Amino acid sequence: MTDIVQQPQLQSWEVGVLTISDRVSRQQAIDQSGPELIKIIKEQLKVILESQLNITLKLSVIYKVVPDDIDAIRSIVSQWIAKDFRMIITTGGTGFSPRDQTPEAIEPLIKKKTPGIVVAMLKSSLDITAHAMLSRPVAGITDMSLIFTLPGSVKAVRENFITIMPALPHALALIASDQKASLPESHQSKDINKQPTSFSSDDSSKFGVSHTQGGHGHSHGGHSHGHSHSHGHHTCGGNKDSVRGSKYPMIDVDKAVSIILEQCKDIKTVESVPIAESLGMACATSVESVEPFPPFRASIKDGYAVRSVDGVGQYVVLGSSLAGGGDAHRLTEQQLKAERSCVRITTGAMMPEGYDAVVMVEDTQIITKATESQLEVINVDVAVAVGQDIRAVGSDIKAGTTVLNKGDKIGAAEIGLLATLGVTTISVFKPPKITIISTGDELMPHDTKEVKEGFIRDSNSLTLSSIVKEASQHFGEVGAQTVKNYGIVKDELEPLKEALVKSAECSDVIITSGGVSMGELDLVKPLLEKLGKVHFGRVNMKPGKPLTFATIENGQTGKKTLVFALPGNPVSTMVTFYLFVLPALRQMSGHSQINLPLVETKLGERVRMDPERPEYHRCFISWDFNQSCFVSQSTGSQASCRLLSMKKSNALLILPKKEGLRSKKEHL
Ligand SMILES: Nc1nc2c(c(=O)[nH]1)N[C@H]1C(S)=C(S)[C@@H](COP(=O)(O)OP(=O)(O)OC[C@H]3O[C@@H](n4cnc5c(N)ncnc54)[C@H](O)[C@@H]3O)O[C@H]1N2
Ligand code: MOO
Ligand SMILES: [Mg+2]
Repeated sequence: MTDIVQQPQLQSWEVGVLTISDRVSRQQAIDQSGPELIKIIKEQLKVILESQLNITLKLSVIYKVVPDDIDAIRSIVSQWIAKDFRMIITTGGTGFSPRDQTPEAIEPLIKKKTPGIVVAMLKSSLDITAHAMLSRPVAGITDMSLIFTLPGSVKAVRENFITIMPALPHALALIASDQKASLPESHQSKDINKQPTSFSSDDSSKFGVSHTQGGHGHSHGGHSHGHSHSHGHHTCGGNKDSVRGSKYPMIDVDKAVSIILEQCKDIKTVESVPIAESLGMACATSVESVEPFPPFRASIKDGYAVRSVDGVGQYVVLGSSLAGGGDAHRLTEQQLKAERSCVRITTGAMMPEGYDAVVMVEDTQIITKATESQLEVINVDVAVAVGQDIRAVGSDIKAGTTVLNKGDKIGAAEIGLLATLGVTTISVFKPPKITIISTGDELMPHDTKEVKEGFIRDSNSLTLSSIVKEASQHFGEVGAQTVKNYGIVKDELEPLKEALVKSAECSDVIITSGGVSMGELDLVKPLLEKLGKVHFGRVNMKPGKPLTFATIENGQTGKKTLVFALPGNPVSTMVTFYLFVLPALRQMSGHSQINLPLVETKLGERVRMDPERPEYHRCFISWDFNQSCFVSQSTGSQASCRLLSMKKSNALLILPKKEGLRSKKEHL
């Protein structure tokens, strides 16, 4: 049983700075670049490394100057590699002149190229000057060393190094923390199905330890100020340089959304459904009207069908044309031709041949009532124009009109239109099948009467199934068959694996909550790493930071399941659903409009901005008629466990991170 590493460790690193220059090596020039680089490393990089990797760093920088000579360069750099220098940085000799041969000297010593660093340097330099294209940087990894070349000028050295510095802690941690080395034997095998079927408590804590070493959130690096730095040697297994920072970079919300949408763009199920069951779904094809609507000339009013040319005066009423009834159809052409004849007509009824307008009943008077032998006579008091109060054939919908486009959401009106045109089934994008899984040893079913001490009721299951149904008006009617509640799963590998594997077989989307932060038993991330591909594991937002998105592909069938592993805090669960799951569900359901609407709003009161992350502050917005704008009211304390902050909330206020405010953690 290995001990779990408790405190940030003391580490000692060596970094090499090599100035490559004939003139400096012959003392014909003063080297400014090397010393500048050493200064930045000692004053800036060291601090970043310590805070991000939660370590105490004894950093020694070895500095050498050599001429522009390939052998001289190689002999120093090879020695430094052999001594496991963590970084080897050269300056000079990367230009176009004949003596510039640093790349040629270094390139053969590099085992793994790191083009990203080269691109980053070139891009940032090119943003400053086009001359940057005359630089030939190389970068790469050999054993424990990250090697890269900087230009000779001190300005370029500073610019290039500052550009790549933010990525260095993670880069150096990754080079040194070979995950496999820190995983106990039993977890080395690739295929999770060969894993031991049950983990003894000892196993799982060992698993927990390796996960912990790989997983501790460096974003809480600030906490280390509150801890005493222990200088004891490490007792844990795994390699000595295991770090406790999260291995998942924090990506921006927009980036996370685009990764998700990229993954779900080819997951669409098209089906033909009876139009009554298509509410909320998106059309998978466009729909044209075959016939015109109305199919006959129809009266818009209740009154009398007349020939407008007969104007005002007395008319004989020949019969009636009622909507769906009447006896006008029995009238002969001869009769209908009679001058000053008319037909009683109701709204929606068919206009008899030969009449070209409708007089409203209010504009007439009865002269003589109809008797056995005598037709009714009326007086038309108001003349009408040709076509008055008549809906011409196709005046609502011309034959051949595109009534619905692919991607249009089918709402009540659209269903009505389809019914009008006699369309009985419609091809739609079926909403994806969704399974919801709650994870956590502390959870009990929500209807548990007596909750044991230290336990809580599972609210996320119902919240999530309800939010899916509520949101289904945005992406399509979801019956019971499309939203399944798997229930509560313990924080144990096997049950979690079974829940994910079984759900992946029958769902397009799995939504889990809990178990994705930095706890020893937050096993969802490492499990998804084994079962599928984790596309990101942290998002720069509040709440919702540990949001994890993965895909599980079935090798045989090629079926791809999206897994949204939402944070367990009930508010984080809901907020991440709205911002990440809903757009995906809408895209998979074929909707062209997939994001929730963005509106500008005035703040109804002052709100605090978070010093670390952009915040999605729950609020209630309403239209202020005096100011003609939306005004937002906060729902109070925004703790991500406080579900009350979601009650009555109808909007998320997007608050940028407060620049300049030092994070509270640094004040520990
Ligand atoms: N050392 C660090 N700790 C934490 C970090 C971090 O960066 N470093 N992130 C914090 C943030 S931010 C969040 S959000 C939470 C998310 O943690 P998990 O996703 O692992 O969620 P759990 O730990 O399982 O639960 C969190 C919280 O929510 C309650 N919960 C969980 N499931 C349910 C449910 N179905 N119904 C109701 N309540 C639920 C659980 O009891 C916990 O109180 O991590 C922080 N930690
Ligand atoms: O990310 Mo969390 O801020 O607690 O949801
Ligand atoms: Mg947790």
